[in-house]
Amino acid sequence: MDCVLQAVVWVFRCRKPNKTPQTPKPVSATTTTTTELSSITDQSASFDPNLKFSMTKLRAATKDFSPKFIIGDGSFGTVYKAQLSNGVTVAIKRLNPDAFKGFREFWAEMVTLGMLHHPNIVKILGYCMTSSDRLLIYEFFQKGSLDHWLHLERNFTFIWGTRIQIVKGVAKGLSFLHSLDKPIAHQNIKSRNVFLDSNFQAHITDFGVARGIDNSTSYASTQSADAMGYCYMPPEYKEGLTSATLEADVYSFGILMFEIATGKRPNLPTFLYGKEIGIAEWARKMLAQDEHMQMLDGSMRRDGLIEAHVKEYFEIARMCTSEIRRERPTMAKVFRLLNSIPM
Ligand SMILES: Nc1ncnc2c1ncn2[C@@H]1O[C@H](COP(=O)(O)OP(=O)(O)OP(=O)(O)O)[C@@H](O)[C@H]1O
Repeated sequence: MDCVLQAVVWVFRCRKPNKTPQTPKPVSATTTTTTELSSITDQSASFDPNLKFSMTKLRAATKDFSPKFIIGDGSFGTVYKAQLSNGVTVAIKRLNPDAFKGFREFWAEMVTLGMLHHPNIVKILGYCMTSSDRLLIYEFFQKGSLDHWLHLERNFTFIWGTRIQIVKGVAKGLSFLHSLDKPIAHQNIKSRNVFLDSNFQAHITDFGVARGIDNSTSYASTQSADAMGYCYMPPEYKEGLTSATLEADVYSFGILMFEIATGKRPNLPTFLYGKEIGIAEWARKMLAQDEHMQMLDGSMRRDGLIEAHVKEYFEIARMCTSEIRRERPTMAKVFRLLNSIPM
């Protein structure tokens, strides 16, 4: 059976309601060619037994993909908000049909996310494919991305407790991915890939470059470091490592922890004594001088904040961003350590 057919059979198996998957088995999206993917036409499936999708229904819900319904743009497609006829609101990612990367990521996202069920991982509800269109349908998050709330929302700042809640949610989701029988490296942890629900609970999204990790070697043979934001990328990738590893996710998570507590954008330069440095180096230097309280987001309220908790938080982030890959803690350990910090 060729790999495309295998994948389709597998995806349809996964559609059985209430079936809890044992181990995700993402098919090799990297070896599936554009031509193979283009040859799959007119299919749709729902991963939720209560929802049915078809291209006709989704076209109707978005008034034929009218720009009025666009809520965002990503590197491989446009995202629409739509209300289905049963009242459920969904986000529809419509892939750019010209982009090879789009086809590959469509496949990877569908097979990986379609079988993961965890409260801190975005739910994919289904997909639709025709000869000219590829659509992925997700649960809709009213609050959108963490990046938006940290950096773009004027007159808003998270309190410490909410920051801790978000960090714990991401840690729990990542720890789940890493502890599967065949662990999954997300490969693109960043604030844009964390969505927030109405209670500010975190949900990890964007599995387009996620990879299954071979337990015997502890890495996958391919990765897409180019998709990972440079500032979230561990030093070993910058030095040329080309394997996907769980430790790379831990590093990106550590950068995300710094971003959440400091409110600094990791992609913008940080200055220390007039010198421009990256956020990880800045944090290491500040922590070495015991300046953890000065690192906190200046716009955050300080009442009730306990210094020991702040110190512990930054210590965990520092361990995650160790330059030495093997010295980084596992996500399971990170989650345990974070649990000693109250929200
Ligand atoms: N499920 C969703 N609920 C609410 N908003 C969403 C949802 N999915 C996407 N969006 C919106 O669409 C935007 C684009 O999402 P998308 O995942 O395509 O790209 P991205 O992750 O922001 O960028 P890139 O793909 O380049 O990493 C998001 O920033 C968000 O504002």
